[in-house]
Amino acid sequence: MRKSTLAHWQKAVDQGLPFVLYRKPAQGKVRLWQQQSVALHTMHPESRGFVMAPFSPTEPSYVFSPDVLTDFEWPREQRTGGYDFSADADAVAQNQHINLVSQGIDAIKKGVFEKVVLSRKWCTTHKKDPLTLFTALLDSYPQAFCYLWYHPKVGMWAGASPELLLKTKAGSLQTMALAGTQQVQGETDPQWTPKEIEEQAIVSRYLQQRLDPWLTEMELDGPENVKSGHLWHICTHLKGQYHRADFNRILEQLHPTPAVCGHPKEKAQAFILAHEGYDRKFYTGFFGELNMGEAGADQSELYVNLRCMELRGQVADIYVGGGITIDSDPEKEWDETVKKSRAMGKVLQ
Ligand SMILES: C=C(O[C@H]1C=CC=C(C(=O)O)[C@@H]1O)C(=O)O
Repeated sequence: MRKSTLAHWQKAVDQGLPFVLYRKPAQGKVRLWQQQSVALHTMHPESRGFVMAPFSPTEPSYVFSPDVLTDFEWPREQRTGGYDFSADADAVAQNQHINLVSQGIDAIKKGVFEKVVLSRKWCTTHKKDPLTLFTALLDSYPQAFCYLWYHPKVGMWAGASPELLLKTKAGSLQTMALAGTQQVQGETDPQWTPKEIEEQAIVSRYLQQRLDPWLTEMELDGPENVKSGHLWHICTHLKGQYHRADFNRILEQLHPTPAVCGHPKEKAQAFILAHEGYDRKFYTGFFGELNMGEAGADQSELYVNLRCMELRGQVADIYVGGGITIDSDPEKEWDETVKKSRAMGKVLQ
């Protein structure tokens, strides 16, 4: 069954037209979404389709129109073998990241912001074709939103995001505050440090504050431990009732959250754009279904673009980052990005 499905997907890839393949968290179904022209539609307030939005507020967000949607059953196969922690140990990249994190901590100490999320790009080569890579993501990350996205004028991206940005349906809204990272160690539960607890609490408080004017019946669930591949995170779920007319303003309030940018947002974002020294492109942007209910009715499901890579032929740019607070240790922050990059690198082997 997997063989005939893969043959179908391969035809879509070979057509060279825009497409996205994706599976929502904990589902057994993969959707193939094809656009029948190479038109590049930018997002506007009434857009309906599959959106791909960048981190930078000055870059365009693209929307695929839902020309052809096909759903496929994709039974899960357990992936064997552990994670290979042998690559991505570049001393130059390590020094650069440690310097960047140290600058971030200095800015926090000076009171410029409370938290900033700093990242880097690991450029590696591989021999996998995009579909084999996508199926490795599906099998390795059953609880994540796994995708393979392509537009001939923009490029190809793949990833497995653990983080919901915004889910709306019939007047109800859900989001999550996700932060803090530890590697899974056998069956033991993670023990969080005060730094990690505070790092996640900043995200949770921010979401509550930003959503408070727009939501009624706000409910919080958590914090709880959630697993994504071989990593643990801390997560608080938030939900409430909202007015459909406020959707775009709420999205503006949330993105980018302190889980991927910092707090206060504007100061952290300015620091990132000035100091990271590379273009995040779609990493820490968001993607997913926008206004997909009947006749464009209220039904959206958007995820933060984390644990992702840009595929440029046999080259993969893997994007990784971590939340910096006053208690951060630059060496440990480097190690965290290495753990994240190797988890992604594993699916390329
Ligand atoms: C920015 C990333 O993760 C965010 C989401 C979860 C945990 C994070 C952390 O522990 O720092 C980050 O806030 C990334 O994986 O590139």
